[in-house]
Formats: sequence, structure tokens, C-alpha cells
Amino acid sequence: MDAPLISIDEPGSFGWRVFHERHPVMIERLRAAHPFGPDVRDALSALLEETTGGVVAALDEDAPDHDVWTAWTAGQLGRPWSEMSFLWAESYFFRKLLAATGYFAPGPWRGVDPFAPMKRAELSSAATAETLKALDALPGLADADRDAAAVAAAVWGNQADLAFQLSTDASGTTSGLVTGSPEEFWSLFAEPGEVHLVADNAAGELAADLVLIDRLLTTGRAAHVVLHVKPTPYYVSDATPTDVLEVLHRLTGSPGEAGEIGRRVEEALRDGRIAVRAHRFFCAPKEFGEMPDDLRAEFASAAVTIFKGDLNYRRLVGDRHWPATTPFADVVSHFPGPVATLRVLKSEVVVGLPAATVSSLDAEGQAWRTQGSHALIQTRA
Ligand SMILES: O=P(O)(O)OC[C@H]1O[C@](O)(CO)[C@@H](O)[C@@H]1O
Repeated sequence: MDAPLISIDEPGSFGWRVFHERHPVMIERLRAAHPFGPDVRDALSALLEETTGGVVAALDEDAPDHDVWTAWTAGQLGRPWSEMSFLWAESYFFRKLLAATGYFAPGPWRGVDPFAPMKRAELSSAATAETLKALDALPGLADADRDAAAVAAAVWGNQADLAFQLSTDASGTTSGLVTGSPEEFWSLFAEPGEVHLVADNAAGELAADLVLIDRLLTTGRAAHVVLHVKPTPYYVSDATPTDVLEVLHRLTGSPGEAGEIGRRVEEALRDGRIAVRAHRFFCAPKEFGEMPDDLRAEFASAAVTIFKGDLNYRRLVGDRHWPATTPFADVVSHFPGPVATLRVLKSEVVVGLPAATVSSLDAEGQAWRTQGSHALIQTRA
């Protein structure tokens, strides 16, 4: 039995606050970052108005992806946004945000990633430089420690998410894993096969993901890696193919181990051991249980698929009010192969926790599900 979907209608709830508090701040930042003319500025205001108090309106007839969105919006057009689920609403919001900035229309903003200035700032920040410098310690570590470090960096790299940093929930602190371990993650890998990594954010998180991919290839756990990213800008900092190149250049332009890793990843891209894909379903307002057959077939042939980040977690397990003790294996039974998820908790949904863990986290009186201070590793062989 599915649990009820998480919604955005209740004032003060997490989903409601994303729409009513976070999105206005995000739109202000976009206006400050770009010299948008009155048409774009008006379209952004209209989007805020529509999504916080209006009804769901269709995309323009001439939108390049009009047909696919006609299917994805079936049954929702003309209904109040407040009746939409959090997952559906947020995804359509970001699609409409791109349209409002002129991303799909002829003109100066066509194809311009409105979030690029934020992503670039993170990639060139002192914090990212420090993280890349810390990679110099890796070659001196024992194999098991190096494995653990690569996974820990990929998990906690998910804390650096630009949409989330706009949140009043963001605590900026780092507590432990609420479940799972690096050993559990690595135990999924046996014979070298094709590993798929469904990426989340660009910049620092993607750099950590490339370090993990390099570890998978250099230790022979993966013969090939498929890196899945978003086809278009999404959720502020989600990685697109352009971001993969930006991060790769940042690595190859760095001294020390970061540069070495960058060059190995570059070589693997050249010889086909790493492939980058950007399936349109990664920007769909749908759970992964509803993925199309071609994507399902790809995952079915993978030795292991790794899902990064909070949004991928919501789509994998279902963005629903599951009891937190619901077994992870039950909610991912739709997925056609071995799967691992590495995620910092930034929204309400969580499954697979022991009852004792839930009660002790609840007893601390913190917003542990949403403040980005806790993380998890979950696997299903
Ligand atoms: O980048 P991530 O880890 O997918 O996080 C994005 C998450 O942030 C949020 O905007 C809320 O914190 C969610 O809507 C989304 O799940």
C-alpha cells in the first residue's frame, strides 16, 4: 500500500515553505544575477503568483517539449497548485521557471543556464579549493580507508546544494549517518560490470562523484560507468552535461591528486569507459517507479546503480509520508537491479530506519529530516 503523497497545501509545512518562502528568494537572486528585461521580470512575477495562489497553466504551444509535458500534466491543468503533490509541483515549477527566463525562446536568453553564476561561484570558491586540496591525502591512505573516504565525500558533497542553502531549515552542521556505512556500499560490488551513477548537484558534489567514479574504475569494481545528469537546468544546482565539463576542467586545472583524478576521468571519457547521458525523464515530475521502458532497460542491465541526493531519493522511494521504519527494500521493489542511495536528508521523506533511531532523533527536538545535518547510505542487492 502506498503512503499519502507529500503536499504543498498546508501553511507552514515543509513543501509549502519551499513555495512560499524559498522560491521568492530564489527568484530575487536570479533577478540580481542577470540583467533581465521587463518581459522576463514580469514572467517571473507571474510564475510566483501562479504557483502560490493560482491554477496550473499549460506550457506555450510552441515549447519544444510541449508534447511530453502534455502527458506529464494530464489531469492537473486548471487545478489549483495547492492541490498538487510536492514532487510534481516542484518539478513543473522549475520547467516553468526556465520558460520564464527565456531559455526555450528565440532571443538573448535562449539556452542560458540561469543558475550558472551560482554554480560557477561555488566551483571557484575557497571551500571547493580546500576540498580539492584535501584529495592529496588519498594516495597515502590504506585501500579500505580510501574506499571509505571516497564514499563519505560523495555522501556529504550532497550537503552543498544551492537550492537548499536558501532554506531556513539549513543548519550547516554535519552529524552522522542515520543508517548504512561505506562497507555496506562497497559490498554491492562484485565482478567488474557497468555501474550507473545518477548525479545530483554540480560543482563540489559532482567533483566528489567523479572521485568516486575514478575509484570504481581504478579498483576494477566497474568496467564502465554511465553518469546520468539532467538535460536542462533544474533545482538550481543540478548537474547538466555542461557542468560535467566545467567540473572536469576545474579538476584537470588543479595541482596534485585532484589534477591526477581529472586526467584519469578525462581519459576514461575519451576511451568510452565513462559515458554521460541526460535522459529527459530526469526532469520529469514523476517517481522512478514510472520510468519509461528505455531507461528501465538501462538500469536493468547495470551491475549497480547509485542514486545521489535528496531529490533522487524522493523519486526512488516515493515522495510520501512513509513510516520511517518502512523497509527500504519494500519501497524500491520496482527498481530493476542492485541499487545504492547516498543522500543528505533535506526533505521529509525517509525510510529504512530502526525504530530506536527514529525515537532518539525525534527526542533531540531538531528538524533532523530537513535541516541537512544527517545523511544515509542505503542499498538493495
Ligand atoms: O540537491 P538535492 O539533494 O536533490 O536536494 C534538493 C532538495 O532540496 C529541496 O529543494 C528541499 O530541501 C527539495 O525539494 C529537494 O529534494
